[in-house]
Amino acid sequence: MGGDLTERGAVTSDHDSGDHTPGRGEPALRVRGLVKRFGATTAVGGLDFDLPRGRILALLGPNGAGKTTTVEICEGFTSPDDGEVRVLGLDPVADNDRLRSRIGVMLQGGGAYPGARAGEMLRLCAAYSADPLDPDWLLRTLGLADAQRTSYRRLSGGQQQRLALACALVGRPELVFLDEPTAGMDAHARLLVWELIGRLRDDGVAVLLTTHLMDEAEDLADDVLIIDHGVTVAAGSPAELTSRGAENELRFTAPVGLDLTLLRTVLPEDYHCTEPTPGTYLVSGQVTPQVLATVTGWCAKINVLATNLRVETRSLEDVFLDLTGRELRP
Ligand SMILES: Nc1ncnc2c1ncn2[C@@H]1O[C@H](COP(=O)(O)OP(=O)(O)OP(=O)(O)O)[C@@H](O)[C@H]1O
Repeated sequence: MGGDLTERGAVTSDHDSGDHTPGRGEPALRVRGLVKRFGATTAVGGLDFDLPRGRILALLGPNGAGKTTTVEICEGFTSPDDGEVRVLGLDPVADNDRLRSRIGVMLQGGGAYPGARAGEMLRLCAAYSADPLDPDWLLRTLGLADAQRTSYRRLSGGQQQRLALACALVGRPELVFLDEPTAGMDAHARLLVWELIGRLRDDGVAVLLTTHLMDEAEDLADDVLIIDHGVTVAAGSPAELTSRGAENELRFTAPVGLDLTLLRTVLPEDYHCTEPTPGTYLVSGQVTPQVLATVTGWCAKINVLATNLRVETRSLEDVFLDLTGRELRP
C-alpha cells in the first residue's frame, strides 16, 4: 500500500472554505474551560487544549474520565455547560451544518444498516461528499477489499471498526474524531489503521483520538492529554511526559507500608522515594550504580527482599500511576 496515498493525491479536500478556515497558526480545534455535568456528576471539569492541523492528539484516561463526553461536545452532538469550543473556527453546535462535510466522525456501530454490504455503505457515505476519496482504494488500504460484499452484520468487530473509519475518512475531512479507533482489532488490522492515521497527519489532517492503549498513544500521538475525573493531570508529547522529572527511575516490589524515612536520609537530596501503589516502590532521579547500591543496602539493613527491581524510563502508564495512584487500564 506504500505509494497509494500519493497516487490518490492529498487526503484533504482542495476546496478552501474561505472565511471559515482557521487562520494560519490557528488550531483546527480549540477548547477552553470546557465543563459538562450530568446531574451531580461532573463529566468534564474545565479542560483546555488546542489541536493544530497536521497533529495527532490523544486523550488518555481511565473509564469515566470524560474522554467520550469531550469528543461528543467537539463533534457537536452535546452542548457544554460552560467554556468554549471552536472547530475549524466555528461553533460545533450552532454551525453544525457547515462543519458536517469538513469533519470526520467515526461512529461506534451507530448509523449502520445491518443488512447493507460493506462496499455499499462506504459508497453511500462517499455520495454525500463533493470530492470523496476512492472507496475501493480505502477498502484496499484498510484490508477490507475481500469483505466488501459482506453484509455489515456479518463483518467481524474489527472489520466493522475499520469500515466505520473508512466512512469517517471518505469525505476528505480536515479534522477527524476517532473514539477508541482500534478497539477489538487484531494486531495486523491495528497496524493498517495506525499507518493510515499517520498518513492523514502527514497530509495536514488534525486527528483527535481517545484510547486506552498505551502503545497507540506512544507510537501515534504527537501530543497526549492525560485526563482523570474530567480534568487534565498531565499534558505534553509522549517523550516529554515519560522523561519529565526523572532521567530514569528505579521501581521494586516489597512488603506493603515500609517506612521510607531512613532511605530518604541516605539518598541524595533531590531524589524522591514513594509507594505509589501498595507494595510498589519508586525512586525517581538519576539512577547511578551508587544509588542502586544505596537502595539495595537499605533493603538489606531492614531485612527486606526487593523483587521485580527494574531501572527504566517511564511509560505513559507509569506517568498516570504516579500522578493518580491508579492503573490506567480498565
Ligand atoms: N449521558 C450521560 N448521563 C449521565 N452520566 C453520564 C452520561 N455520559 C457520561 N456520563 C458520566 O460522565 C462521566 C464521564 O463519562 P465518559 O463516557 O465521558 O468517560 P470516558 O472517559 O469516555 O470513559 P470510557 O473510557 O469508559 O468510555 C462518567 O462518570 C459517566 O458515567
